Amino acid sequence: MYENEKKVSAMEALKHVHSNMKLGLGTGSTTKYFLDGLGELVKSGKITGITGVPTSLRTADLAKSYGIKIENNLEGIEIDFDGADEFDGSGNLIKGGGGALVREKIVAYNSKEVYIMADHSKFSEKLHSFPLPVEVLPFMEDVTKKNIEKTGCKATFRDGKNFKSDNGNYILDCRFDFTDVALEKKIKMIPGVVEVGIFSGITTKVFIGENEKCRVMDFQKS
Ligand SMILES: O=C[C@H](O)[C@H](O)[C@H](O)COP(=O)(O)O
Repeated sequence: MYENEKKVSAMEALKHVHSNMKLGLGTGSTTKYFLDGLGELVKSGKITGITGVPTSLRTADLAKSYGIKIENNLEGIEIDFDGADEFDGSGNLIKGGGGALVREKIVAYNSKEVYIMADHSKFSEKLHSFPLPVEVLPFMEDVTKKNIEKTGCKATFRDGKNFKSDNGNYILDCRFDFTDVALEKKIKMIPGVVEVGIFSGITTKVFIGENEKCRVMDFQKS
């Protein structure tokens, strides 16, 4: 869906990359357009000296296939480039549709700038349409699920517990009527919860594909 808009947003974001930068590399289909574009620039020698910190095993593999140097070291990341499942007008995000939320949040938190690329359909006035992904430890996970549901949602194990993240954990998709960003801290307090897919106060730009054009929203990292 909206593949061209994903590509348009990724190509606009890519304009901010120049030689010798250290980048956070997100996960997902929109980020793949970014990585494909970056890969072409690296392969052709138009951009050199890029180091990437990947947010998933599949992103690491893709980046390596393009000859991009990979490093698991968070120091000095200038810009993290990633996608989102939903975003609002304040730059708050829901992430984790691909199950990479833990590593994505670590990399985003430790990057100077966080640039999000998305097609226009991901925008909501209030976060509500995408079920909130929550990563939980595979230990007494049914109890963790019940405790999360007490915060006001219906939770489902992704793919009936057949899906495991790169960290070997389960993902619960939690359907709230409205995903208040205050839920991030509330859910994170529940024992067994590894990470919550609410990214708040972390985004510095959102590149939004709108037909053939890209609109950019700017925010301050808090
Ligand atoms: O875990 C996956 C990530 O949070 C993705 O960035 C998010 O799901 C958006 O992916 P896509 O660009 O494929 O819609």
